Amino acid sequence: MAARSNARVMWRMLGLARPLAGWMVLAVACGVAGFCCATGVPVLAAEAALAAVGAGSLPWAFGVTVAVLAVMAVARGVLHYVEQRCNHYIAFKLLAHVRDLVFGALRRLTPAKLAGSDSGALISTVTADVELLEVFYAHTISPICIAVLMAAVMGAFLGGIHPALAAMALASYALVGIAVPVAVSRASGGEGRRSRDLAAGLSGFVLDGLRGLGEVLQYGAGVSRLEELDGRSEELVASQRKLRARGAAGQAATTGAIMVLSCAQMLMAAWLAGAGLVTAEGAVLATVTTFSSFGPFVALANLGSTLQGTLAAGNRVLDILDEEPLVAEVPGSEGARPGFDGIAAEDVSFSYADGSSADGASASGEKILDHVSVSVEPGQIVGIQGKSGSGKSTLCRLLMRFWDVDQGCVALSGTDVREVATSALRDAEAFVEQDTHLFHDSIRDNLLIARPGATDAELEAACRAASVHDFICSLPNGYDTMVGELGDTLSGGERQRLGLARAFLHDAPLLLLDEPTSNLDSLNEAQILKSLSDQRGRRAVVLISHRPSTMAIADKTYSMDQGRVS
Ligand SMILES: Nc1ncnc2c1ncn2[C@@H]1O[C@H](COP(=O)(O)OP(=O)(O)OP(=O)(O)O)[C@@H](O)[C@H]1O
Repeated sequence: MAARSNARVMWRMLGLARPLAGWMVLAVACGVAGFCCATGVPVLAAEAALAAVGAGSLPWAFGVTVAVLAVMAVARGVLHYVEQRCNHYIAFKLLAHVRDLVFGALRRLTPAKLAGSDSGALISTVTADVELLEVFYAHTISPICIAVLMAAVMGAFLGGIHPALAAMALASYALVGIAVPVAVSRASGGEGRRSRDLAAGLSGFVLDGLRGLGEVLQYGAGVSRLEELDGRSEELVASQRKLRARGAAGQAATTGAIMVLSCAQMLMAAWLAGAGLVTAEGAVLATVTTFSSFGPFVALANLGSTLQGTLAAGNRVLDILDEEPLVAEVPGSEGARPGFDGIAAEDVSFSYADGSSADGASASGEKILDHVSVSVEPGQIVGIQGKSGSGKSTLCRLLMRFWDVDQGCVALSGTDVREVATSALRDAEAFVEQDTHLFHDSIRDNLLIARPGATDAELEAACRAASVHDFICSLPNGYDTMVGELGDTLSGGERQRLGLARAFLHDAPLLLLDEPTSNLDSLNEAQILKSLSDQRGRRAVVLISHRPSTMAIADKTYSMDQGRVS
């Protein structure tokens, strides 16, 4: 995580809220007016009581004072409501904006980012951390502004009675609104972070267990995993209990401090009145004002326990927004598909450097490809074979420009892919990786993602070529069957064929197929190889496979061994 001071994080977060500054001013204005009413009611009531016993005077008739009191009491409620509405409007607008920014950043950073990061932590940043920012936008900014303005209003009012009363009140506000929350925040900061890490670890452990349920059952690891689950949840509960105890101690300290400080103000007012420096009426009003004016500073004090967590969440979100992509997107107009005149890797060397692997294993910069040269002519079927781990899939990822080469160049139709508009590159190539991801959507929509405007006839032709049309027709709702309903019932081969149909539908001039037949029986394999052969001359294909029967259709074959090609 990048090191940013808390002030810097707050400043950056505030910067995001600039377009909603008008709403923020309205929220703060309503908050200040609301607290003025809240303090004004007891002060005016005290004034009226003093006037009634002849110890003070009222600017209006008694009846008018009662009416003003009623209006202020109602206004307090209305103003508080408007303030909260504004704050939540700002917060939810901004959350949508921040989510948009985060997804935009992820789009720029992928696929290298997703291959190289802990996806559990990433999901928690995209969801929980962004949610936490609601606290910042709805319950942090305006309370701070309101507290500062209320301190000025109260200071001016009490200063009008006697400067010493104003000084005492301002010092009390600073103690309640700044010193107490900072102390609570310091005390709970480490535990807050620990608690969040424990919660993230626990959900990761549960998810991992669910995904690997088959293995857990098969190897009888259920009891030990349950024991670990118990241990982790007990640790989390203990940490949360500690946090709550600290929060409660903070609240008790705040309430206690308010009582002591208000009493001190009362004693000072009494002393000033005794010394003839203020009137008895002034002393009473100053005391009532002080007792009833701590609301905005209590709101500030309540931030103490959440502020560290909110700022840490903001920091993680900013980390994603600030991260430089490993592969910079090349802008360019979408739509027109450029001609395809072959693709070539020329003397390419590559390593997954910069700690881009999930476990940081490749941070050592181990060379995966070492001066590799391959070329694919239009319409040609090129086979790539080699031992597991020799770099075949990596080569395809470089042809797709998921990563940039360290040395040499990948050229599409003679142009370095680093200069080809990313959208044009994606249009020119279709890549079927070893695992096909199917979205929780209908089979039709899962396929149309490759070409949204495709007709039913084109869809069917692609599925026939991938030898999956008959299977789809046998499903209860044919092409409209939901993949989610099928759950895990789709076999590896069926998923693989759907992935191929998607790529055929994309109709790119270059197809990169990573082990496209590994899960297929010989009948389906033969059908797909026939489809690929039929397209020979119309579409170039890079075919990675360990199967001699699949490699037999290649026009030329490269062999990879330890990052070198022959
Ligand atoms: N995202 C990544 N970060 C770091 N290292 C990686 C990454 N992806 C692959 N590797 C490493 O690069 C090497 C080559 O992997 P690659 O998947 O290209 O091999 P392959 O020849 O396609 O293997 P297989 O036939 O088993 O699919 C392996 O040692 C692998 O661990």
